[in-house]
Amino acid sequence: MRNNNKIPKPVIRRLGLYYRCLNRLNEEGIEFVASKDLAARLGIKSSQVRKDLSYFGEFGKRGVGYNVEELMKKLEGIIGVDKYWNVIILGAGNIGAAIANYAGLKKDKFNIIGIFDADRSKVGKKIGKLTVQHVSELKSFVQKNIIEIAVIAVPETAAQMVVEELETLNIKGIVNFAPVKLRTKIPIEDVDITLSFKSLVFRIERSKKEGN
Ligand SMILES: NC(=O)c1ccc[n+]([C@@H]2O[C@H](COP(=O)([O-])OP(=O)(O)OC[C@H]3O[C@@H](n4cnc5c(N)ncnc54)[C@H](O)[C@@H]3O)[C@@H](O)[C@H]2O)c1
Repeated sequence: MRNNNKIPKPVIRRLGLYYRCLNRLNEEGIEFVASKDLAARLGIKSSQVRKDLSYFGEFGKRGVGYNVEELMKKLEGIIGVDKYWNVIILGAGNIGAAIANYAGLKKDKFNIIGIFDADRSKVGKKIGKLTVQHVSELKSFVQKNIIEIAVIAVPETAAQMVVEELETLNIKGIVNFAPVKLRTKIPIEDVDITLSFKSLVFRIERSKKEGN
């Protein structure tokens, strides 16, 4: 198995897709899957699937394909979802509330255990099972709980300040919804919805030019 640091980011992203797809197959009671079927479900080439998985050793058997449950377990270990991750959310607005209410995260072992806001009028409100806490409670909450991941769902103007606070609290990774490039040493994943729209528009325009 190669060093995980050398694995390209797109491969890591696809591992999450493989994992989700394998979960579905497992729920459907399917025991084995060929790389071409996995690829077809995800709309990618089967050579890509084989290449991606080869980063982590030999998984499949010629003619039989991959054992769904076995591959799922191995991917769990590689992606890091073989354990529960505690997550906090900064910003209890539209996005913060939507993330807190999203049951899919819990299913994938991302446990949202706290949501914080700077607006005192939101403090004490219930979002799902969580109660909004004031940001001044953040430090003591992080000290009392093992929290590795934070979601930034605050306005763009507040995001850099929030990330700096998260650095002091030793948070290990961030999912950032604010549409701004944040300066931080913490691994950060930006979720940029407008970027998806722009890239879609680019593809629509290109296919129009190609006459499809
Ligand atoms: N709503 C969307 O569809 C959408 C889509 C893509 C990206 N975004 C981005 O996500 C972020 C959140 O969007 P939203 O629609 O949820 O905004 P929102 O205004 O509904 O919520 C933001 C919340 O952050 C709180 N806040 C402000 N400063 C804070 C701080 N220092 N610490 C903690 N909380 C603080 C505010 O009180 C507010 O409750 C924004 O940066 C926005 O640009 C939103």
